[in-house]
Amino acid sequence: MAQVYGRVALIGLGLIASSLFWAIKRGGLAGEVTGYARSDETRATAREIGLCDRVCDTAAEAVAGADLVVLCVPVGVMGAVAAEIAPHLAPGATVTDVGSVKADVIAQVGPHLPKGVHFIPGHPLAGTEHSGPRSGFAELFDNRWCLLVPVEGTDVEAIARLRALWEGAGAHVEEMDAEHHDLVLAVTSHAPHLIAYTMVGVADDLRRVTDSEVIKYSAAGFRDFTRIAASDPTMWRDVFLTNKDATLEILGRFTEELFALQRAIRTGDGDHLHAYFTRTRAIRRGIIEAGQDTDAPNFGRGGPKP
Ligand SMILES: NC(=O)C1=CN([C@@H]2O[C@H](COP(=O)(O)OP(=O)(O)OC[C@H]3O[C@@H](n4cnc5c(N)ncnc54)[C@H](O)[C@@H]3O)[C@@H](O)[C@H]2O)C=CC1
Ligand SMILES: O=C(O)C(=O)Cc1ccc(O)cc1
Repeated sequence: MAQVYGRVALIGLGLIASSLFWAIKRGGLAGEVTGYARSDETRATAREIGLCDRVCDTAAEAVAGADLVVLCVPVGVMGAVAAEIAPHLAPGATVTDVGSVKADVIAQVGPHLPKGVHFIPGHPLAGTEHSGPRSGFAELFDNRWCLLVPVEGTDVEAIARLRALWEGAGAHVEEMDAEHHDLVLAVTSHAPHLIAYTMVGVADDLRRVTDSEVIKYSAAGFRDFTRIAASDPTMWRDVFLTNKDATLEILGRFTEELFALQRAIRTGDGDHLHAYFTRTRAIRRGIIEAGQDTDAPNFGRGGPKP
């Protein structure tokens, strides 16, 4: 695959940055990849495992001369990192991020960036419950969505180049505005994570059960909850604090529906429960029939367009 950028700088060397690095190497998508992480320990690990062509001791050094800078830090510190790198960015460079929340990140980062630098926020919809520099792998973005959230008036060539990088890394790219992104992600990712955290917390409160039966006999549902609830606490704290309005809106609706189902169980209203579950089953089947199940074997490979 052809090189897309001469030099790429990755700031924050965790799951997403390390996966992107390995995907860039797999595809030959950049001439050189520099990296910077705040902690000595992370930088030492990165050097040990060959993560990045050059690991730098400062963010300034990492971004100097970079054509693309990718902010891969928790969403709560995007603004502080942008302020740190801003004076050292090359004119004409593109700055992007991989944060799970977009409107708040745009508000944090945008004001720090000098004129002549293209800011194109992004979000790969791919991850795991693992974090840190050792957790990445080249295939993470294969057949997954990556959403780009360019602000109005952004240079179209800069967008096309960033799109080519993500496509080279295996992703399907789509553009979306920030508010819509944050609402969609509140429904599909942020609220579900909070529900998983809560469910695992509830099971833990019933300690007599967790110690033995819950783990031993847990079927897929609870196992998935425990996997999701093992995700990085800093990352998820920041997600909820920065996508507050959309998450609260969805959780409000969730609570109302949950109360209605609770009432149906208490009053023995089987028709209500059956009708509800029939509706939700049709949604899942609709996703599969529309070819939108990214786990399906033919997703993005000549099947229905993702
Ligand atoms: N984990 C996931 O499944 C996904 C995460 N994201 C987003 O990607 C971003 C990174 O997440 P992960 O790679 O999972 O996190 P991670 O916890 O694996 O890595 C974050 C890295 O940022 C570094 N860091 C933290 N504060 C810093 C600072 N002030 N300056 C420099 N480095 C700093 C940490 O030391 C660590 O190396 C987050 O914004 C997250 O919302 C997006 C998609 C999926
Ligand atoms: O591991 C999982 O199930 C995920 O949901 C991964 C994930 C986490 C955060 C994102 O912003 C995007 C994807």
